[in-house]
Amino acid sequence: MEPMNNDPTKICHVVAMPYPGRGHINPMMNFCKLLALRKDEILITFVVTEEWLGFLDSEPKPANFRFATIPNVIPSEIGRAADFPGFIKAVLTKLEEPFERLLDQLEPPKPRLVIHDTSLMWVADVGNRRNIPVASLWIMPASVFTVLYHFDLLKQNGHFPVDVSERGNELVNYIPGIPPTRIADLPTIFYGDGLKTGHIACEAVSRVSKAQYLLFTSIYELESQAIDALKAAISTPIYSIGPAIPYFRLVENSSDSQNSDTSYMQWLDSQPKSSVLYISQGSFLSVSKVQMDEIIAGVDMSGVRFLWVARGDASWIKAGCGDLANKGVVVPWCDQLKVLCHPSIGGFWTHCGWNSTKEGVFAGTPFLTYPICWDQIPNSKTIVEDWKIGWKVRRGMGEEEHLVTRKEIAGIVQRFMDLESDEVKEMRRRAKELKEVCQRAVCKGGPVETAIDAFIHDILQCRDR
Ligand SMILES: O=c1ccn([C@@H]2O[C@H](COP(=O)(O)OP(=O)(O)O[C@H]3O[C@H](CO)[C@@H](O)[C@H](O)[C@H]3O)[C@@H](O)[C@H]2O)c(=O)[nH]1
Repeated sequence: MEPMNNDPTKICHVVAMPYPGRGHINPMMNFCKLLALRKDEILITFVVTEEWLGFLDSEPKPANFRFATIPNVIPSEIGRAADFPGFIKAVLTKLEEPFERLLDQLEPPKPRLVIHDTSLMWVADVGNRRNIPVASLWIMPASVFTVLYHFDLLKQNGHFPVDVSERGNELVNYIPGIPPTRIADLPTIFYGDGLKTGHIACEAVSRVSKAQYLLFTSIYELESQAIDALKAAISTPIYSIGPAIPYFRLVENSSDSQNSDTSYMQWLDSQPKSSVLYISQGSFLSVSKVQMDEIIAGVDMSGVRFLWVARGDASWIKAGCGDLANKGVVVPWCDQLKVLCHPSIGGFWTHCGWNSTKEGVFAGTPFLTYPICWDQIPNSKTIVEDWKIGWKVRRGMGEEEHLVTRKEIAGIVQRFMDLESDEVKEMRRRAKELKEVCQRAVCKGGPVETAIDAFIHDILQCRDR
């Protein structure tokens, strides 16, 4: 980091407005911290609701990164999944006015850039009205952006609207930069319940032309075809700013990673190499109670060691898995990337949120995929079919929708964690290869740093004009 700059005229004040959800706030916060660490003349004001500040207050942050709050004008984070369309409506209609009020009240210097989650379309309008340049940050894969961007092609090819239970196996092979993909592997916004909110995602993507910069939370090398195709189609400058996971914190903490500070890390320290399955179904939506009972019983029957992140379900899992003393630990929350990078972790059971996907790839962990909705379905397909570093537990939506039984789960978990199996060895070798791609991308002077520096250069130039 450069020496602290005390000249206020040199400060480039950046206001960041994330979508209020864990999977969205984390990557935007990680990116903003990287900006602040990279250039001390950048001052970040990161805007969250008062409720979210309570969740984030203890976050370590650079001196030139600060939080600002707006009132709790949207439904609480706790239980928001109960009415997802209602939550989205509130996020799109209730936040703009307090955000504008906050902008009016912010201490100088005047903001020079607003970074917003692409889904918060109204932020771009605020920036445009106030003549503040806008950077749109897309926090799902670039490939998902591409599919939404080319939504019209689905219509033209008779693939929207579609009954996925009948035509889920038909191939979509005409979207630039996207390998042939079954309809059932598209983001769920094109069918079923997803239709209630899908049009909003398509609209958000179509309005990206209002932004002066478009940022992908991707490693270019992992999504090069989709990103290149978008660069050819969109005139807004595009930057692949890397995985936006907290890898920079791993380096900071490397001295304490040996003497682990929490009981679950101590437990991991005492387990054999690659023997533990890390299980996390994400921060927000859950599977049905019946299915959850099968998962708990199946993991228990497998006899495999596990570290399980369970929000409300901890006592349920503990009861279902009997005596945990030797085989597992259940925690309400953990430092996920640090856990995934622990040598005792041998696999990652995930719902395939984009952040979890990138964290698992970065750590070189093979995956068992159990996607629930949205981009998680194509992410599962990418992990299993394109990268070949995982197996599907839940096969997908539409015609393959069925309860996965405890017996099936026990079998797949056992086979997946069998380090002697040739198939598993090959999958682990591939996972290690992709880990190296990621680590090369984020190393000093690598493509991620270069892309972030290019973005910083461009926003500072714009300021200087
Ligand atoms: O014990 C835990 C569990 C999770 N996490 C973190 O929480 C985040 C979870 O993000 P993600 O894996 O993307 O899951 P969701 O929160 O479910 O993400 C939502 O947002 C993502 C980005 O748009 C989408 O890809 C997902 O489909 C959507 O559900 C990650 O950074 C994890 O490291 C922890 O730190 N500790």
